Amino acid sequence: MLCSTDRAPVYCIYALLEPPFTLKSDTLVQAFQSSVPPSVPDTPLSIQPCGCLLVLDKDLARVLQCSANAEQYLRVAVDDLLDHRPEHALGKRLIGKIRTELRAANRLSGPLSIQKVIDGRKTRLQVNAFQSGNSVVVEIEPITPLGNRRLMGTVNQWLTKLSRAPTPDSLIEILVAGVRDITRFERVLVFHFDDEGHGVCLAESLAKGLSPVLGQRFAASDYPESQREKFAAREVRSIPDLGADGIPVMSSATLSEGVVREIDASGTVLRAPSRRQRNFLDDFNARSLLSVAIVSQTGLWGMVTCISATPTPLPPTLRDAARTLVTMATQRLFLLKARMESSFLLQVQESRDFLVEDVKAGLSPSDMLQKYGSEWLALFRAGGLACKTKGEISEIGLTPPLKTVATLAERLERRHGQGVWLSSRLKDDPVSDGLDLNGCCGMLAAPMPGEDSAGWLMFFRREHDRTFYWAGRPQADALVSSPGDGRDLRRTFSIWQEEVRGTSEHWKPVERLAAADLGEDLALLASASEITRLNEMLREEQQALARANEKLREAVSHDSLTGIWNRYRTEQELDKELAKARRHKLPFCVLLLDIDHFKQVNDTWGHEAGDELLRHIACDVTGVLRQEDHIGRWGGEEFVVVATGASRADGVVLAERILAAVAGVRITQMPEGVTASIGVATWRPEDKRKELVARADKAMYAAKTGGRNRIETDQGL
Ligand SMILES: Nc1nc2c(ncn2[C@@H]2O[C@H](COP(=O)(O)OP(=O)(O)OP(=O)(O)O)[C@@H](O)[C@H]2O)c(=O)[nH]1
Repeated sequence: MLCSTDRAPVYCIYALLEPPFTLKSDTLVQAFQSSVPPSVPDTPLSIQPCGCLLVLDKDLARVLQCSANAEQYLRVAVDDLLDHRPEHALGKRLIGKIRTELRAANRLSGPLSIQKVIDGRKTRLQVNAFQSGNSVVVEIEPITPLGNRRLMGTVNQWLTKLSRAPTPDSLIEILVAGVRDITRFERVLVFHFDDEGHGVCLAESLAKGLSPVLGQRFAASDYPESQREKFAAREVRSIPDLGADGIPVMSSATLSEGVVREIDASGTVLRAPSRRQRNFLDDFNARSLLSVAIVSQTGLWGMVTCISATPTPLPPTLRDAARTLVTMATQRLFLLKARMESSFLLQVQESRDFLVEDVKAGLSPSDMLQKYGSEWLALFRAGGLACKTKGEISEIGLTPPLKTVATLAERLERRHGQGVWLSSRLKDDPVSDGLDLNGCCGMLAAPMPGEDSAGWLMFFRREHDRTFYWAGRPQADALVSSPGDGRDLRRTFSIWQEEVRGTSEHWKPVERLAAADLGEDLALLASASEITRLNEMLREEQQALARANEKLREAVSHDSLTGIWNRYRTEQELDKELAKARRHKLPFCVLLLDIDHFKQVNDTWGHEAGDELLRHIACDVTGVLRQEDHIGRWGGEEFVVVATGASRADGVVLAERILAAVAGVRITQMPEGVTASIGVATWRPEDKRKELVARADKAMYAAKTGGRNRIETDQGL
């Protein structure tokens, strides 16, 4: 992780930077800012004494301005340079080359060189040129010999190391070491700007005895976007010796009338530091600086900044070598980061692959959260995760209360519609108005598109740690330079606290992509599980319906007290039996059984005992019937038995078995048993149900009147 270097509170910057880095104010920030000059050039323009500068007209036909030290390098007096053709100082060939290159681009593709005899010694000069408005600026610097330093070999060694760096962290560690080895600055740092422009020192190489500033942060307000853009465009700023006197740049008008013509010198490497920059570096107690921008496709990612408390001569070859390292490291850095992103996506993809299996298994999004939640939290570097589907909310880790999650989902649905929504300052967004966020500062919400309403998969992040490093130290305010001390008004640390408090770590574009995919997968899962749930419900309803039908059937044909056939069903059976008997000439009997003195049972032992007795009699009489015979409750304490294929004699035998069964029935409430009277009617071919039952009834009454507990038949009736 690139931003894993947070260590000590930022106020330590002051404490740690003892001499030679004695800070007078919030100057670390300002010192780095100093590498970007103000947009309005200081007048009169002056350059650092490590080279000379010419300003030509756009056709390269006339020298409009030159630095006062031009003669020292070009061996031509300033008077003979100004308003003359430049060829006699720079040579026809060189001017021709510059002209050709500047026709195609604003700036030379790389430095050119010429040779001059300076102080009796042949000296090579490096020439850079670029267009600035209506003129062309030419910078000339001596290429000082490096003695016995073997620069190419050293650069190659560092390039090889950079090319082998396995991670962004190790890469920038190598970079600071390499740049320091080449430039010999006392301290080399890599700063990175986050999405909001806040900076953090990610790597540092420093001379023995110096205190580190690794992990320290500074506020975006100290490095405004406009300045970052400019720096990204210019890339390199070099100030080998802050204390060196500036060399004025003059024109013939300056010489004769003292008029200074302004040119935009912001692109020159040689330009002298502005007063403001001097103040900044002075604050830092630094005498020299080199900054090289690390530029990504989207702008300034960070910078490599070298500082020393002593003048650090930096011949153009060394400056270019440092720049080469930074360029190479920049390429590799973004390659490694791209690799990390694709490996992140791969891990999310793997997790998604498992989901397919789980869809088949019918797991719900909430099951999924339980199963994969922690893995997803780690992948997305989030503290909590909630999943809101149509019917339910599930959550894992640190999330706002479920009620808040539900409201957030509703508001996102209404206001935001489809697509991923994210914020690292959730409390400042209207979507969270009046809600209890439970300390969650960042939210990445991916829709889970469904048929009628979308669900939401929401990752939550708590406050970014950096707040704790920088903020919460009110005394830090005292260290900030106060307005009116001759410098620009700086933001105070308390304002910085405001800016970071309640902010979570930013969501990366790749996390946004992955969350969108995950949301879609979970939506699929939610609908699959919804289908499973509906099917399940349907199956349960079908079963309930079947059970209800069964009950209804029972209710229609069975007696609710005894569970045997009711009168309606018994009549149906009788009709069937009559039809069968008519067709096959098969006789059968109907036995009508009435319990004797049943009223007394109720009266003596209670109605419930009467019910109990009826249930037992029905059960025990059923027990003495053949398989093909049936018993039904005719009403009250009357039962009808249909005895298939039975003659009168068979019917009587059966009736006796039944009487014995009735007599044997005992229930707990009643010490003694009961008797019954049975009338037996035998089928006759002309019989309809009514006649047959009527005869059985008459026979039963005959049994009653004959003394009860007996059997009578319909013979003779
Ligand atoms: N506990 C109970 N009693 C019932 C039920 N159906 C009818 N009875 C009672 O059965 C009694 C029948 O009485 P009666 O018709 O006078 O005849 P009995 O007392 O059995 O006398 P005999 O039939 O003449 O021997 C009535 O008191 C009814 O209330 C029932 O489902 N449960």
